[in-house]
Amino acid sequence: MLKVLEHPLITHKLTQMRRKECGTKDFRANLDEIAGLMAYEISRDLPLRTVDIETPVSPYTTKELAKDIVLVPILRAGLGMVNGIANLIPTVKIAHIGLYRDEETLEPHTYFEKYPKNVKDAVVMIVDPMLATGGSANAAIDMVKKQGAKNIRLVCLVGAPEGVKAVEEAHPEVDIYLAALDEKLNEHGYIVPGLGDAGDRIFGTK
Ligand SMILES: O=P(O)(O)OC[C@H]1O[C@H](OP(=O)(O)OP(=O)(O)O)[C@H](O)[C@@H]1O
Ligand SMILES: O=c1cc[nH]c(=O)[nH]1
Ligand SMILES: [Mg+2]
Repeated sequence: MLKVLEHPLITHKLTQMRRKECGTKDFRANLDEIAGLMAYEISRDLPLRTVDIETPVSPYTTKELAKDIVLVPILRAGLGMVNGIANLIPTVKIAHIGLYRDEETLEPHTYFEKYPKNVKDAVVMIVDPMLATGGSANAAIDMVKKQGAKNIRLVCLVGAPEGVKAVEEAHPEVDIYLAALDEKLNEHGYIVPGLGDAGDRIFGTK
């Protein structure tokens, strides 16, 4: 399933990020805020369990989140989406997957992996602002599957049709959430219109 989360606030904030004159501080702030707005939709179908509690007034049978949620940012740029989502989902645990895309071949290379204990039974949310060729997302999905993850969703800010297709073909059961589906990739594998290199814009490395 592909879901593009359309909302006027998401559209407005993404437009600010796309502007080439948007500086590092505003870029980070807008990404953080959009991730928070996306958290509501990406958590809509999380499983609940019944619990008996006591309010100050009476006993009450109610519900709370039933499963651990593991957020998996793909380093570096995925880090920019962590706080916005984690602030809203109280039970979240955070894994890290370090990948960089070779600028010539566009192939992803792994340089770091660290997981909490319960990946197998958790709802796993892989986050990365950019879904371009889909190579990095597919590599990250393969990595969490090796940890036993079964319930996986991919949450990106901007996607290219090529990347969506690649993930749908390799991992048809993974739900994909985007804030925008852009037009295409250019000859360098960058999303058009996109927003440039997300990692460099978040961390000021160019
Ligand atoms: O869909 P793909 O073609 O794999 O491209 C997308 C990947 O490229 C970017 O990371 P990059 O390699 O620039 O690393 P960085 O986050 O450290 O900048 C981006 O954050 C994704 O991880
Ligand atoms: O447009 C793109 C493609 C890959 N990675 C980015 O950061 N931006
Ligand atoms: Mg980058």
